[in-house]
Formats: sequence, C-alpha cells, structure tokens
Amino acid sequence: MAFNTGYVVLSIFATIFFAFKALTKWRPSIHVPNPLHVKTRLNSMTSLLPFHTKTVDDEIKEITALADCHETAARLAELIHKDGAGSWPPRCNYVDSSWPAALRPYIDIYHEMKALLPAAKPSLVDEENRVRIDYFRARHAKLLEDKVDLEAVTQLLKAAEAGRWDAFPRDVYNAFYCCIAWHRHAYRWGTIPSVRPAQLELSLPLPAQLTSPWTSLQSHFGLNSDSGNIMSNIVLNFSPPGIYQFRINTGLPGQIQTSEEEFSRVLREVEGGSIPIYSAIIHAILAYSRGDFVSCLQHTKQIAEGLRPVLSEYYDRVHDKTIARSAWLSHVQGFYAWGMGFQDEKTGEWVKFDGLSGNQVMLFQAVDAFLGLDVYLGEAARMGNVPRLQREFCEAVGRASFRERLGREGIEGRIRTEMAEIVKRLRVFRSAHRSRAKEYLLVPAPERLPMTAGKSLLKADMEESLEFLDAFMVGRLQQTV
Ligand code: HEM
Repeated sequence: MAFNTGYVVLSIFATIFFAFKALTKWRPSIHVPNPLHVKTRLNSMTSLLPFHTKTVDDEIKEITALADCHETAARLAELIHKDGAGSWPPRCNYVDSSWPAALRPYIDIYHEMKALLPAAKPSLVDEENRVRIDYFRARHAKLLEDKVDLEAVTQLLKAAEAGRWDAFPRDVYNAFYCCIAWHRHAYRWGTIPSVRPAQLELSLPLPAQLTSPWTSLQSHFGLNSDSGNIMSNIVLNFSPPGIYQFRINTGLPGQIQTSEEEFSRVLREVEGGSIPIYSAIIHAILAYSRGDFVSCLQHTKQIAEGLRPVLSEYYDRVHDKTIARSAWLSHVQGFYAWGMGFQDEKTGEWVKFDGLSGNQVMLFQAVDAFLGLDVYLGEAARMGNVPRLQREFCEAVGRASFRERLGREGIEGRIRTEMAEIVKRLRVFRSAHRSRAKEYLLVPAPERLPMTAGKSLLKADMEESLEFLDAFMVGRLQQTV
C-alpha cells in the first residue's frame, strides 16, 4: 500500500474516530437495516456524502481518489479511465460526425450489409446456405476493399497506440472496437442463424480491413482471441443514453429483434450497474487492511445488498417473455459464437477460439475473487476474452481477499456472516442460471449442429452436450461455498 496524502487524510479521520470512540461510550451501530441508506460511511474520504445519493460519477471520483491507497483502487481507476473512457459502463461515441473520416466507411458498410445478414427462417439445405454465405462474404469484402482506406485507418490506430487520444478519442475507439467486432462476426457467419457449413469451417481468412485493425485493438485491450468478447460485442454496443447500436437481426419480426436487444441489455446493465459493488469491495479491503472491522462489515454488507438490484437485471429479463426462447438460440447466440482457429506454425497445434459467454462478465470474476474462490475461466479463455485491465483488477482483488484470515467471533464473525450472504446470493444466481440456460439451449435448431457461443461445437446430440455444459455450471455451484 502506498503512503501518500490520501492515506494520511484517511489515517487522521481514523485516529479522530477511534479517539472519539475511546473517550465516549458511543459505539457505531452495526445493526444497519439497509446499508444502502446509511447516512454516512465511516472512514472513507467522501464519507460525508450520503450513500444513497451517490451517482456513478461520485463513485468514480471516490475510486480515483483512493488510487494511491491500494492497488485494487488503482487498477479499477485505470480500467475506468482507460477502457471505460472515464466512465462505467464504458463510454462509446456513436455520433458519425465525431468519428475520424477514415473510420466512417465501416459504419456505412454496416448499414449496407445489415439487412443481408439475417434470415427469418434458415434453409436446411447445406448447398443453399453455402451460396448465401459466399454471397454475403463476397459483397462484404468488396465493400471493405472499395471504401476503406486501410493506410489511413492504420495511421489512426498507430496514433492511439502512441497515446495520442486527441486524434482518436477513447470513446470513439471503444465504439470502433464494437463496430469491427460486428463486422468480423457478420463475416464469420455470412448468414444468421449460423448454419452447418459455416460451423464446419476450421479457419477462415478475413479481409485485411477486418484483421489489421483487430490485431491493433486486441493488443490495446490485452487480448489474443480472433473472436469478439462480452465487452467488444455487447457492453460497448450502446450509446450513452442506452441506445442499442449494431444489430444482428435487422428487418426481422419484432420479437426476434427485441430478444436480441434485451439479451444485450441484461449483460450491459449487470456490468454497468456493478460500480457500487466494486467500490464496496475496495472499501471493504481498505477497511480490513487498516484494522477497521466495523467499516469493513458495513462495506461487505453493501456488496451483498448491491448484488440484489444487479442480479435482478438477470432474474427479471432472462425469461421467455422478454428474451423469447424461440429466438435466442438461433438468432442471437449463433452470431456471438466463433468456433474457428488456426494451426500454430511453431508447435503445429490447432489453436481454436470460442466466442462470447456470460462467464466473461467482470462482476462475477470480481466477487468470486473477493470471496477467495478459484478463478472460473481457464488461462486461455481469460487471455482471449477478458481485457487485461479487468484481469488485473480481479487479480488485485484476489490477492487482497481476507476471508480466510477472518476470525470466527465478534465483528470478524459478523463479516464472515455477510460473506456467507454474498455466497448465498451467488449460489441462487448459479442455480437459477443453470435451469434457465438449459431451457434456452434445448430449443430445436435444425439448421445447425449443437454449439454454444462460449464453448463452440459440442457433441452431436444436444442432450449429451447439455451434460457437458451442465458439468461447468454444477462444478461452479459446488465451488461457491
Ligand atoms: C439465456 C442465455 C444464457 C445461456 C443459455 C447461458 C449458458 C451458459 C452456459 C452453458 C454456461 C457454462 C459454460 C460456460 O462457461 O460458457 C454459462 C456460464 C456462465 N454464464 Fe451464462 N448463459 C446465458 C446468459 C447469461 C447471462 C445474461 C449472464 C450474466 C448476466 C450469464 C453469466 C454466466 C456466468 C457468470 C457463467 C460462468 C459460470 C458461473 O459463474 O456460474 N449467462 N452460461
């Protein structure tokens, strides 16, 4: 922990507080009925701000002010400042006129291609689907070749790599990342629903206008997958007032379109609404490290309480009425898969990339780390799909996890109880998710082979595949203790 002005101020507050406590009979109440309505938070630099009036901006200012006090705050502040373009969920700028001219053709081409991608009812004849995919890809490639000045795009990306964010503002950079991710997934599938001939492709050369920017963007975010991820394709796919941008199912019936949009919205709201939880994690860790267990208890309670509204986004929307089961598997999930790779020239091994999965959402990784649980994702999946600054934040939280060191009695015992409450909420989510996921995955999709976006092609039969998928979910449920 760095020693600095912020920390000195905190220490002075702490000393005054404990001196007051020692000189008087007064003890802070730890029977707080609802920590989200605590009027003042003890021992925090902005403790005079009522918690319930805090805006995301207040939270971010507070996290930034704590950056010198603990590496968890430093990592989160860096994540928000850089990848978030100063906010969370990250800011994205979709105003065409503020995009540098060299990038605008990508938006124009999206508008030209978007209606060609989806099919209301996919053909079950492989040859017909092959023709459709080839036509889409040929037209897409031609437009990219004709309209994109790759040299100018490269110069802009180089400016960003050199830190010249005046030439390529971060909020535009984020929007561009999402735009390229859309183009790549559209090109990868050529038609949505994803169909067998595309699923059976092991690798696919993509046009240079989609590979060269992607390499640069992925390197910037510290990722190595050919596929997009939850940030690139979903969380960033909204303009600041929450307007959904790049669509998969343009022109298809309303229910398909709203199912697609609502699915994205759940993931965006879960991640976007998690700042108070991240902030409480940092405060709990800070309080524990300075031995202030009363404050640590309050902040741990806030994590448990904070999970309720955030997870409600999932409970309230991931059901047939909002995200139609008849639409999701074929029209939504297929687009987010990747399931291809390349042969490594050195080792001769086949490297394959899966696509998007809710397992990439940072909230779950951060809370698991706070509880001291093992990391869910394997190394390759993390390096491919979880941006570096998110990995670093969660790793810092994991290093600071103090659950194992807590005593069993007194306030420490009560912190343990609050942690058990967090575990309980995660377990409820995980078992609900297990049964809801099955309902979505069991819908027939005769145009394709069994596949999830997050785990690519599965066993030939969906029942068998479900057993394989269920093993991940049951395993995680059992580890959540
Ligand atoms: C209906 C849509 C969904 C289906 C069918 C589904 C399916 C699955 C499956 C099969 C797994 C286990 C394999 C893997 O790790 O990829 C999984 C994991 C996971 N999913 Fe989903 N998912 C859906 C939506 C979501 C949403 C909206 C969220 C978050 C808000 C989410 C969060 C997670 C998490 C955190 C994991 C990792 C395991 C765990 O922590 O329990 N999923 N999902």
